Amino acid sequence: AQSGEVAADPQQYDQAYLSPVTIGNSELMLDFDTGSADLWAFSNETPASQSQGHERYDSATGTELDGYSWSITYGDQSGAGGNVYTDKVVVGGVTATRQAVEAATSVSASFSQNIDSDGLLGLAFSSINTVQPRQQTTFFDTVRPTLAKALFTCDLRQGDAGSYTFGYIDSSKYQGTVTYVPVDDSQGFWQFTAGGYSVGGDNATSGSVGTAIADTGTSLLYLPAAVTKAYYEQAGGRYDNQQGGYTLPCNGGAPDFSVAIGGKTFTVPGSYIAYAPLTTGSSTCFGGIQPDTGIGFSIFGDVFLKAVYAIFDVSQGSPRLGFAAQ
Ligand SMILES: CCNC(=O)c1c(-c2ccccc2)csc1NC(=O)CNCCc1c[nH]c2ccccc12
Repeated sequence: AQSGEVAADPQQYDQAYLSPVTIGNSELMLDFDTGSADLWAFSNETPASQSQGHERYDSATGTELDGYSWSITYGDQSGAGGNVYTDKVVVGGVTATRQAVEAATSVSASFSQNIDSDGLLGLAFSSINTVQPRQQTTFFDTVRPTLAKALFTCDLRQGDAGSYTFGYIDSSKYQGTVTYVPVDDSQGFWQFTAGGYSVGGDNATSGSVGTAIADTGTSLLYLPAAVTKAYYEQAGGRYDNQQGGYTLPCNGGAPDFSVAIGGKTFTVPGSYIAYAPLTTGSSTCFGGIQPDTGIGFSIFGDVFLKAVYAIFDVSQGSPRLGFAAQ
C-alpha cells in the first residue's frame, strides 16, 4: 500500500501554498486545491506569451485522450482550458500510473502573472471535474485504492512550510483529539456544517455560521455577512468599497475568531486576520475574513486551515472531515 508526504510552501502573504509534483519527466510546483477537481498545468501547448516564468508540462511523455478537452472558471473569474493526456504523476512518493493531466492551451492573466504556480492539483470530488466528453478522476481518487488509508491530510502554516500527506495521519502534527464531522459531497466540495462563533472570546457561543466548505485553494475565510460585520465591529475594521472588502489596522490588535465545529471550538489568531498591507508599508491591512455574500456557502480557506490540522477522509464509506488544533 502507498503513503507519502509532500511539502506545501507558502507564497507571499500565504496567498497560496505550492507543492512539487512530477508529471512524466516534468517537475512542477502545483497549488493543491480541495475546492476544485482538475489537475491542470502550464504546458508546451500554452502560448509563450502566457507562460513566461512557469515550468511547463511536456505532453510528449503523455498519451493524448483524443477529442477530450477541459475548461474551468473559478469564482474570482480566473480560469484555464486545454487538452487532456494520461501520464505518470508522483506526489511525495505516491504514484498514479495513468492520471488524467490537463495541459493548458489557454490560461487567464492572474495565473500567468502568478509565476510561482505551474498549475493546480484538484482534491475536491471527481464529480466536479470539467473534462469532456468523459469526466476524469482527481489524483486522490486515482490512487485511493492503493493507499494504506483512504484519506489525505493538510497541515498549512502561517508563513512557514506545511505539508500534505496521502494514506496516513501524522499524529505529531496536532494536539489533543481529532473532531470528525460528516461531509455532504453533493456539490462536489468537502462541505460541512459549522456552528456558533465568537469574536475575541474563548468559547464559540453566538449565532451559527452554517454550511461551509474546506478549501485549500481559496486564501481567505469567507463567512456570512452578519458574522463578518460582528467581527470587524470588534476589530475596528470597515468595509472599503474601493478595496472591495473589509480592511483593518495592521498593528496587531485584531481579535481572534473562534468557531465551533462538531461541538469543538477552533480559533484563528487575530494575527492571521490582519492579512496583508493594502500596499507595501501601509498600516492598513486587507482583512483575512470577508463576507460570503452571493457564494451560497462559507469558504474555510487557508486563513482558517493554517490554524488546524485537517483530515479529508473517505475511509469510512461516507466522506468526513477531521479537524484538530495545531
Ligand atoms: C477565490 C477562489 N475561490 C473560488 O472562486 C471559490 C468559490 C467562489 C464562488 C463565487 C465567488 C467567490 C468564490 C466557491 S468555491 C471556490 N473555490 C475554488 O474555486 C477553489 N479553487 C480556486 C483556484 C483559484 C482561483 N484563483 C486562484 C488564484 C490563485 C490560486 C488559486 C486560485
